[in-house]
Amino acid sequence: MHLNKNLVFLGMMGSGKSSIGNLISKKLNIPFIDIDNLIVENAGMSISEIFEKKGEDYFRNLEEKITLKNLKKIKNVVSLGGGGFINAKIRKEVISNHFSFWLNWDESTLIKRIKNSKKRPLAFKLSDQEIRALIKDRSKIYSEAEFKINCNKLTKTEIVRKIIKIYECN
Ligand SMILES: Nc1ncnc2c1ncn2[C@@H]1O[C@H](COP(=O)(O)OP(=O)(O)OP(=O)(O)O)[C@@H](O)[C@H]1O
Ligand SMILES: O=C(O)C1=C[C@@H](O)[C@@H](O)[C@H](O)C1
Ligand SMILES: [Mg+2]
Repeated sequence: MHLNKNLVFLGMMGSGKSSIGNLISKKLNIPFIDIDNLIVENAGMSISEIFEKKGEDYFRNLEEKITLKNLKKIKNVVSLGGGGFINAKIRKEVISNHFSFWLNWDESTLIKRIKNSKKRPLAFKLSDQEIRALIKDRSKIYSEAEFKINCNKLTKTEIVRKIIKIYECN
């Protein structure tokens, strides 16, 4: 039964949480919440500016507060920030009360996407090798999600189809 659970998307920067979350929300006609966007709205500055001016700890505290608050809503599509599920409180809430989908990709695809973007302050200062290590460490935690979606070589439409099928069977 779907009851009132949220559909929560998690995974590395560039894994498609925002774009796939948005498409799923339209397809299922369920409201969409992008935590990164709410953080930007709340802080009145971009994520890069928050990291630069206030520091990562400030960002993580705000991320925890905004994420836990929004997970209280019912039946929404929620795209976490890339580090959201690494937070133990957020992870416990997501695993206990919601459907969770890890968008999993080969590291080479993720590195290409992360490198091409200026809006990901965490990745600015990391070498390819450090990003690889981050992906490896985080993947152990992301794997606690209820559903792992292997996205390699799939189009967005195919990924959306896969997710809807899982949702409809659960
Ligand atoms: N299946 C796909 N095939 C090709 N490109 C994709 C696919 N899914 C996502 N992308 C592209 O990858 C990029 C990153 O996607 P998106 O911004 O949705 O990721 P994200 O997980 O929300 O990242 P962040 O954590 O930084 O917010 C976008 O340019 C998006 O169009
Ligand atoms: O992976 C991360 O730690 C991050 C991912 C983005 O979604 C943003 O939440 C921010 O850039 C940090
Ligand atoms: Mg995003």
